[in-house]
Amino acid sequence: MEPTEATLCHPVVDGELLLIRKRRGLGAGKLVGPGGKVEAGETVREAARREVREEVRVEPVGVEKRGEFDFHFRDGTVDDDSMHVHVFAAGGIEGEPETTEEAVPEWHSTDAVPYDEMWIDDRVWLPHLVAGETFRGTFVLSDDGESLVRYEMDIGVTVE
Ligand SMILES: COc1nc(N)nc2c1ncn2[C@H]1C[C@H](O)[C@@H](COP(=O)(O)OP(=O)(O)OP(=O)(O)O)O1
Repeated sequence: MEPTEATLCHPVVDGELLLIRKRRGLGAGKLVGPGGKVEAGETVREAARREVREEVRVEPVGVEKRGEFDFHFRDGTVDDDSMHVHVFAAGGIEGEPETTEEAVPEWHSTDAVPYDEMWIDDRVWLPHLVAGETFRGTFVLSDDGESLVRYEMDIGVTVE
C-alpha cells in the first residue's frame, strides 16, 4: 500500500517558531507544525499553504521546501499508517494566527522549543530546519508513536 502524502509547514519569524496544539486527528494534543494530508488535484506546496490557512487562518509567505520524510509505525515496512511528508519552512506570515476547531497557535523561541510536547522525531530534524538546512530521511516509531525505533537522515540534500 502506498504511504499517505502529507505536508508540514513551519513558519520561522524573527527567531520564533509558529507551532499548533493539534485538537484532532493524528497527533491530537501534541504541539506540531501546521500540516496535513495532500488533497486530490493540488500540489504539495498548495497543500502546505492550505493547511496553514485552515489550521490558524494565516497566509505563509517565503515558503521553501526543505525536505521529505517517510514516517512509519510498527516495524518499518510500508503499512496503513505510513506517511510520506513534504516539509516546508516559511519566512513569514500574513495575518494574526487564530484558534480554530483544528488547532491552537503557539509561538515558541527557536532557542527553547518544547520538544517533550512534540512528536519524538521532531527533536532530531527540526533543529536542521531552523538552521536553514535541507534533509531527507526515514523515521520508524513504535506502535503508540511515543518511542523512536530507528531513523536515518541525510542533511544538505537537493530538494525539488
Ligand atoms: C510519526 O511522526 C510524525 N512526526 C511529525 N513531526 N509529524 C507527523 C508524524 N506523523 C504524521 N505527522 C504529520 C504530518 C501531517 O502534517 C499530519 C497529518 O495529520 P492528519 O492526519 O490529522 O492530517 P489532516 O489532513 O489535517 O487530517 P484531517 O483533515 O483528515 O483531520 O501529521
